[in-house]
Amino acid sequence: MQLTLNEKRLLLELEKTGTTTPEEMGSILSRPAESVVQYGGLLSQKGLATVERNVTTTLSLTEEGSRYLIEGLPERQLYDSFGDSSSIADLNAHPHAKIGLGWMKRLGWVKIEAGNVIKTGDAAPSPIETSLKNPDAASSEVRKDLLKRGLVTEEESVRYTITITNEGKKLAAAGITLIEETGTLTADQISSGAWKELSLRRYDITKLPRPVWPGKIHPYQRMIDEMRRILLDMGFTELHGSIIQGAFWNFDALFQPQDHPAREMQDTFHLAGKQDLPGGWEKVRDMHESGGDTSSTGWGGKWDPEKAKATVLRTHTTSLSIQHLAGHQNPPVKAFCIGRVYRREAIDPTHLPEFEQLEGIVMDSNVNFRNLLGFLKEFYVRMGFESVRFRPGYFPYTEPSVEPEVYIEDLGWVELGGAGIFREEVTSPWGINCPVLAWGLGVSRVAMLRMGLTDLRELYQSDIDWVRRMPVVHGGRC
Ligand SMILES: N[C@@H](Cc1ccccc1)C(=O)O
Repeated sequence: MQLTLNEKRLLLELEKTGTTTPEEMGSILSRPAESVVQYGGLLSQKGLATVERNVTTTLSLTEEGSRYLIEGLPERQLYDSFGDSSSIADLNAHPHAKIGLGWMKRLGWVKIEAGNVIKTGDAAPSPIETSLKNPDAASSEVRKDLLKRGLVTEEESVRYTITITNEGKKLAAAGITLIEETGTLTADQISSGAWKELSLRRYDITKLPRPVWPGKIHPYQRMIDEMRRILLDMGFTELHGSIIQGAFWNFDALFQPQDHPAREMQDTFHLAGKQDLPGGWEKVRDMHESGGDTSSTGWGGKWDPEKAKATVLRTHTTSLSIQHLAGHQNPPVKAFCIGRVYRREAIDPTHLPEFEQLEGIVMDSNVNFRNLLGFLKEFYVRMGFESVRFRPGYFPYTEPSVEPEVYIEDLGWVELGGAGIFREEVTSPWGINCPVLAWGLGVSRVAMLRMGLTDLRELYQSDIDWVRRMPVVHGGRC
């Protein structure tokens, strides 16, 4: 049987004492107690010792608990502050009136009659009071009260005992020679050949080491970075913008009528501030009212500039796309934005009031619908979704409009966002004459699918074990 030097030393000591604790043995062997547990574990695998693990919980007083140990619990302080009886109104002046009165009643120290607190004459120390002196002796019920009142904290401690087995005794009695072992070779020992003379410590290479959890980027952030990388590789530039947007950019400039349901209170987070309209807003007004210089008839009716000055938390990143276009009327434009958007959704496993969108636009003189589908398909394939298809869709600002879907094993076709070609009503107020391909994709949806999550909330309030175990894989599936 092969034993390491440390196992041998532990076994020889155990032969003398029979049973030991890692702490005791640690000081004899000049090793940390933790290492002794490990050596004990190795001996037990070979049947030479047993390691027993005992978990005990100990209670210790919190700062508040220690204070009350000296000053008395609130109910005791309150009790001592008055004679045989007191009006509730007078007692209320005491700093501990609130908790104190409740407990005095519960313990039967006082009764309340006609607005007066009257002592019953029996105010023997309560179990909680006595337990403050020695919390570990408290019954499980009192323990619960102590914890609930924040008077104690619970601490788990693990204690090990290591005991030699008969087999171990036999081996020790047969004699064990202690030879210094080398665990790590130096460069000198290797080049001089001295290693040949050394007694090398054996390693069991089939044993997995204890896992280490180094700091790493959150899986969701990593996926967002991957999307950003893909779009930069495809020649797009990135846009950034405020999460607070004027209704003008979020809705009006996108030809969403002012009475559109999406603008109602229940769908959008409306803010108190107002935002001035940008230069050129009159063209947007004309477009809504009559279709401006185009063949469109617009929505008709009166367009209210005050409504457009309202501010909202952006409901989609399309508000940034149109703003960018308004300042860049000449082709080519190829831009994207990954950002958080806000909607008044009831929270459930697939809906949150804030989530991320990936927005993209391509403006050029000869781009067309087939190019749009090609861009989207290419993006999803690079994200690891092989099967992509498109369903007709509707958005007030695009024509034609589609909803891209990807195929997921066990789920079928899953819709992942919207896309289309901006309508003339959207582009012409800014003097844009070429087609603009546009899309807005749900990023958190993609993340859920890729990471196999069933609840969106897991992306934002991650379970630490899940975060630790998520592998770091570049360019492929997480
Ligand atoms: N803004 C749309 C997506 C979209 C963007 C651009 C063009 C068409 C659709 C949404 O939030 O769902």
